[in-house]
Amino acid sequence: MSEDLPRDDLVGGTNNSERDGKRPLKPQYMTVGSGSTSASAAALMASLDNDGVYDGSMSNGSSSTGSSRWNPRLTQDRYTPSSTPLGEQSSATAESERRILASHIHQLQYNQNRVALARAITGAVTLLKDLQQMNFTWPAHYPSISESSEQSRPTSRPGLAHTQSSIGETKNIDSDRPGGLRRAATQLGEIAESSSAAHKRAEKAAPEGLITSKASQEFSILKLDLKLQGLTQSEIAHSMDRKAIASLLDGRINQSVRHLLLLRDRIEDTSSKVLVTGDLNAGKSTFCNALLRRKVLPEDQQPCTSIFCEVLDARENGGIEEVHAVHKDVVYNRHDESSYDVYTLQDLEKIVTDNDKYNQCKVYIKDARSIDQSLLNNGVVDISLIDAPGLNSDSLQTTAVFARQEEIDVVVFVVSAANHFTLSAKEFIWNAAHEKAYIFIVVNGYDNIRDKDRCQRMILEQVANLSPRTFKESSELVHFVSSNAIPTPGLPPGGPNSPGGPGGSGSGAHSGSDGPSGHDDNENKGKNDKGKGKDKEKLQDFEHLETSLRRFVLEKRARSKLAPAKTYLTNMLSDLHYLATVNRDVAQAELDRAHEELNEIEPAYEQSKKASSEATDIVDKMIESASAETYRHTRGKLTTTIDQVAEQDLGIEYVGLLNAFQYAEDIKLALLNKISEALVSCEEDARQQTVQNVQKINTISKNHLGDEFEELSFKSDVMFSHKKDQLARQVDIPVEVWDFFDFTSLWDRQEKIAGTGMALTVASVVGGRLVGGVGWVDSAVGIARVIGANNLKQMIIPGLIFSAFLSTAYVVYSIPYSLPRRLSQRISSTLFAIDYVHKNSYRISQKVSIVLRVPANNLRLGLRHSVESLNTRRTEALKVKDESSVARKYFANLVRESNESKRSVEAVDLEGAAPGVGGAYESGPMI
Ligand SMILES: Nc1nc2c(ncn2[C@@H]2O[C@H](COP(=O)(O)OP(=O)(O)OP(=O)(O)O)[C@@H](O)[C@H]2O)c(=O)[nH]1
Repeated sequence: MSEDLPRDDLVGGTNNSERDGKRPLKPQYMTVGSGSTSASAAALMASLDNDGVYDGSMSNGSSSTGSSRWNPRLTQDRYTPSSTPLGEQSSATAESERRILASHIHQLQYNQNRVALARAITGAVTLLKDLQQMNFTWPAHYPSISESSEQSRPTSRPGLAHTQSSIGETKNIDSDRPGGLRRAATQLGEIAESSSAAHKRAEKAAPEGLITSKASQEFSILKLDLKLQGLTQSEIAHSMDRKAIASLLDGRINQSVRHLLLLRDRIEDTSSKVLVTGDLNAGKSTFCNALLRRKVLPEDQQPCTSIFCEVLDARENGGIEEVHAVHKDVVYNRHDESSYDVYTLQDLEKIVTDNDKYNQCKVYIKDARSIDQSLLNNGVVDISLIDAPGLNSDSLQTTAVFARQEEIDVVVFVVSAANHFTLSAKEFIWNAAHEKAYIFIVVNGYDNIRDKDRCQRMILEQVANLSPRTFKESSELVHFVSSNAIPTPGLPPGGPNSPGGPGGSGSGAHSGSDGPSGHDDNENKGKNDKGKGKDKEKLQDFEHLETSLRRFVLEKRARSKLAPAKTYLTNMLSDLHYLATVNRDVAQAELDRAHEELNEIEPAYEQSKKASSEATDIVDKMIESASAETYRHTRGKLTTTIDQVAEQDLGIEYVGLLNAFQYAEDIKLALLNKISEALVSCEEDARQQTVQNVQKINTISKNHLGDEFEELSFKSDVMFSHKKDQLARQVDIPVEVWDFFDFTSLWDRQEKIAGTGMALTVASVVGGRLVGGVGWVDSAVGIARVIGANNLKQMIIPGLIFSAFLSTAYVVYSIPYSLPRRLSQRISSTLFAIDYVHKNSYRISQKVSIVLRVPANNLRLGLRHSVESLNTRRTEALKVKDESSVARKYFANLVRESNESKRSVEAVDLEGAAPGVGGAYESGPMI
């Protein structure tokens, strides 16, 4: 089909094929009648009407007046005849059909692209929201920009266009926009380094995630505004923690989602808005009126337009001409009268020039010109014309003009031929050019210029600097006109709907009731032929402008409306793809690191656990055995000492019976001292043993803990402390008389010598013999037999007295031998009664155990700490492993999905012309 139809201007009213004498191939359907619209064309139009494509846009005014909404059926393929028999139709009818058909195809193509982009936007929003979720659980790494990019950032016009359109954002992004290719891996703050040094550092930093060697690539949409005075981006990125950057990214994602949704709304809005802007008094209102061929908007030499006036086709308002002045801070809804006040067209001047109640108004007017000529009533799409306040009227209004950029499809910039581009004009075009590669420039007031060639040259030079693409197509996009030379009939005094009102003037220069100039038409009346010729020239220039503008608006609508979405999506998906690639790699690196770390930690952890329990066991056993050994040793030594203490040389001299008691006391103390000494000696042994064991534990600790080991100070001398007379106080046994008589030992001796237990009996019989010693008893028995019984009876009493004397003498004599034994026995039984040996053995062994537990506990704590720290590292590594594994999968998917999505967006061809629709600027990309 596209090959069948010539690529000429089919909408703008100029049939190049005819002009060239070639006959275009006709579609294969019959056309009947010779009216302005053929029946088949009408049928086609009707079907299109049903589809809602040309909703409210047809010339017969019978179409629906509702807002144009997208109908899914539009994208369905349907039969379109490839050629049409010529029949007997007039060339005018054929031309009309061809135009309509071309429009139809154009519209279909437009709708296909629009649906593809809307779907891509929905997909991109889902991707962004998923990324937001992931960014929440796994803070995304953000590659910071390279130094070279900062350095090379252009101070002039950026190379990469973007479509972030709110004013604040526009400015930020503009100033941050990268200039071109950057040297990879050269980070901020490293400008003085050699590139290899910089590269090494960047590579080293890469695993940390914030800076990667791929940082040469730039973000355009998801760029974070990391700016702090005196700090480079890289420094800021390093100084901020990953979570802070992730939260900045989260904010940026939110902005992007919002912008994408706005773009979707915009592409789904089938109408097109044309913003007419320019400097104060440049003739914007006059130009709009000239386009409408009606003096609708107020013109004045004084600055007059203070609010936005949107001129729409009255069919969108039920065919009624009126003004809806929209209340400030209210969203306009035609069906909600509380959102606006209704005025007549005559009131417009008052509303526009002086008001603080409204900031925009909707002007519904009828345009009765044919669809070939009218811009509003063009037969293809609903167009509205927005007359904006002068850019330099005040800063607030300029901001407002910027803010409206998002809903604008085409910008017509009116510049005064006399004043050229002012600063505010340049600033506006500069910024608008990011989103709209082409700007339609109207150089107005050309009639005022004497040296027209010079004016053209100068203006075009400025355009070349401001918008090179527009300059390239300047024959189509830059027009030198005199808007006031176009006849614009004034409003009828009786109101907009009264007879003699709008319409009917056509395109003739002098057909309007007001003459060629809307203001002082009388001045022009009666001018000579030369003057008339000039007016005709002006009109032709203006008609040429109109043709170009129609073409620009209608044919390039696809670009102007869809290109921002396509550009934004492409940039956003590129950013997403880049971010996903970086994060996939970072996640992979983290995963590898976690694996490596786990491979290292796991055996160390197990080893540490084993070593810890082994060392603890060894030390516990050591303490147990040291304690037991101490107990055994102490008990043995004390028992022996107590048992044998009487046998020792106590060093106390016996000085006689008179001092026997003192002697006994001294002996007692000496005995106790000996026992105490033995105890102290046991303690000393225990101390020595403890010192050795502490050293052993410290050696084990050092071996296990290495540098972590902190030796505790150990003061062995404070282990045991006693009061000297402690035992004497404990064993308080008073010396008794019986302590001096050691009957037990006497008895023992007798038994030893005579082998009988009758020692005392013998002593009583032969008392005298006792003096001589125990051996004498036997002799005495023998003597008794010799002497006879009677003699013995007489000797008994004196004998007994003598024996007693001898016994006493013997006892007194044996005190130094018997007293220590007797006292030691008593001490021993007292000590036994108080469980002295066990208690002290236990005390000393416990002390050993307690003292040894201090370094043992130190070792245990150190081991536990080292096991725990390994375990913490292990748990952390496991967590990182799990999280980065999930992140890697997610980002790998995102890499794929963003790439696929980007490719499908790139495949949306906004450049190619629809079949049969020619255009002047097909060659270059839109943005
Ligand atoms: N000589 C000449 N005068 C013009 C032309 N176009 C507009 N004017 C005059 O310039 C003055 C300003 O025109 P407007 O259309 O009100 O200008 P504007 O840009 O809409 O003004 P504001 O909305 O207030 O910024 C009026 O007196 C117009 O008659 C032109 O092409 N040639």
